[in-house]
Amino acid sequence: MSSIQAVAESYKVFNPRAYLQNNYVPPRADFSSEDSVMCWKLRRLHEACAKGEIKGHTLVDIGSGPTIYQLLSAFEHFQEVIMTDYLEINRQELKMWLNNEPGVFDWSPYFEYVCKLEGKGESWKEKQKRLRECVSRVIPVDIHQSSPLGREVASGSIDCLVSSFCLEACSPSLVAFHKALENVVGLLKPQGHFLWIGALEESYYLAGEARLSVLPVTEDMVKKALSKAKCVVREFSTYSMTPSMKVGVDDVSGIFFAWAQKDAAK
Ligand SMILES: C[S@@+](CC[C@H](N)C(=O)[O-])C[C@H]1O[C@@H](n2cnc3c(N)ncnc32)[C@H](O)[C@@H]1O
Ligand SMILES: O=S(=O)(c1ccc2c(c1)CN[C@@H](CF)C2)N1CCSCC1
Repeated sequence: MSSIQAVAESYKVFNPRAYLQNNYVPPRADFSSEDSVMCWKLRRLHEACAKGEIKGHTLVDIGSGPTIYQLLSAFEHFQEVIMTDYLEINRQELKMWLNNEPGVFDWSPYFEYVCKLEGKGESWKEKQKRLRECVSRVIPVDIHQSSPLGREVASGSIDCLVSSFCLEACSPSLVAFHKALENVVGLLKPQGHFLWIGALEESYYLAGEARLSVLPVTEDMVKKALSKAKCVVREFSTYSMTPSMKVGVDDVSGIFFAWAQKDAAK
């Protein structure tokens, strides 16, 4: 079995509900303080999108998992959003949320916070309705394939990518991480935008019965990977976890936010 096959094997017991509970339910997902990591992530995404440069027709979220928070600012600037994940169980979770089925995860605190940041006085329910209308497809993705979305989405056709906690969480080596980034960036048009959130120096995380290995990456490793993938870094910032945030579901040390732009075609 190859190391990439071993990663795929480890994801077979990934539990979306346990993953959501570990990372996205208050109080660990804290909105009571502007200094919390969740507010920091959503503010970074809001501020990058508020500059007005990140816009176009199609936005693709790479490795969505069972979450939608990563799209709450960017989706407003695109006509079509495509969500993706490697696991059918995560794609099903997303489709249930998009269809507003009973028992789906409550993302309202996230919508409320982003509406507050946007300051338009819009109700969070209106924004939620628009996101549900904007997502056209939820499709399979494998970042270790040269065409990560297969025939569904052609290389070089996408205006903007979003990805959060995916590449480092399913790359068994730095070589695989670099190749996965090149595969993903290959989906972008020249000068297309990449909004990337990831874990710093994390080696594992839990999702129910699953214990997933993570490639521990540093800020410098991420920046070098972006440069190797011919992306220009527009913004790069990091957030350091406090000891109280380490509760055993992972060993993450910090979070990075990168806004990068693919080189113009040579
Ligand atoms: C830590 S979760 C990130 C979920 C979500 N984006 C977030 O911000 O919480 C990592 C995701 O990567 C997905 N994944 C695993 N192997 C993958 C692969 N080969 N290609 C793309 N995604 C993969 C998993 O199914 C999982 O949803
Ligand atoms: O937003 S987070 O920084 C976050 C959110 C998601 C994840 C991690 C961290 C780290 N492990 C990742 C596994 F890939 C998933 N956060 C961590 C502190 S409590 C609220 C959630």
